[in-house]
Amino acid sequence: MAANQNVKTSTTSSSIQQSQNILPNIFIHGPPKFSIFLQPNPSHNFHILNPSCLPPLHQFIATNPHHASSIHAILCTTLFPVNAEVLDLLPSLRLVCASTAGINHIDLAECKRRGIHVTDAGNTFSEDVADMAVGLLIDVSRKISVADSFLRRKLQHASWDFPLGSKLTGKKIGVVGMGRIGSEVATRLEAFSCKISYNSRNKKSSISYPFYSSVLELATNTNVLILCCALNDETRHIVNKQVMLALGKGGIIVNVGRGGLIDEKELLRCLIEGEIGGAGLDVFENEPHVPKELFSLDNVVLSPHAAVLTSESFNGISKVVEENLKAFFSNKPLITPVI
Ligand SMILES: O=CC(=O)O
Repeated sequence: MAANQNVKTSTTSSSIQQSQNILPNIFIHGPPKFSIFLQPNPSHNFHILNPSCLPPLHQFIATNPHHASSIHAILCTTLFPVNAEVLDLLPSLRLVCASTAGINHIDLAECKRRGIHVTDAGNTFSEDVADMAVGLLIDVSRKISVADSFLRRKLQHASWDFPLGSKLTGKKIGVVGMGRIGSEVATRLEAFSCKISYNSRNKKSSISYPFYSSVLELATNTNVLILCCALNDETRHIVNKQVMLALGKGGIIVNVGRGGLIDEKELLRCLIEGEIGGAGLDVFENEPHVPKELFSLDNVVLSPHAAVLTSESFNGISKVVEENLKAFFSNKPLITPVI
């Protein structure tokens, strides 16, 4: 790893804070509140260019062109792509630090080709995401959100009018992606006497649950699919019409991975026509867009990509980001390297 610690000079009168030191520059590439993950600190061996003002990167470079070659690392998040076009703006970039576990917004092949290192969130969010997956499953099965809105709307206790849910205990669960999050989900559902099986790129010798080499087979043999895998060319629309039909009318899909894992148009059709029983969705195919047809379905529980939104996860990722940057600019091994 060759951390670039070139001395740089800054002559702009831009409103963006100028760097007047010899530390490598970091650009925070994300939405307005994203800077909470990386606040300036005198112990840092790097300098944050835009700690409180997060202009879009292309706009920042357009108004501060001399900074194009002063940025040595970026902190990025989902919905803020790091593709060839972005990398072209930053000829001195050495490190892309993702604040997420899913890194489908980063063009890894292009980073590799340019010798740029990439880090992710590692294991930071696995427990929270697994908790959310189980929460969504319980909610869909036992209609907790529907019950809540039923009671609030009717303002009376009238449980005989309420539709029956479906028992979770003992269900056959298919986990898609038996990585860090998938195994946390499985551990939790064992406490409900669920029978776990899984699909993954490869069968894992350390895992004793039954393995299915295709998601279609997994769906055929289970009541519930929980999607915990990464989104890439191999997994895009891994849950298609055939898989949903195989899961069947009582089947439930929970997605805490990425929206693109499911053919969302088919999912909508299957939910509306009762081809599957229900869905718990934390992610959507074209975020931040959420298909409005979902809002009127009471066999669906929706969450705005919020599985990682806990104070513990936020503290955890701040630490991981900071440690990766510190390590990189001290020529030490990265904490959560991807490439
Ligand atoms: O979605 C959140 C993540 O990938 O960390």
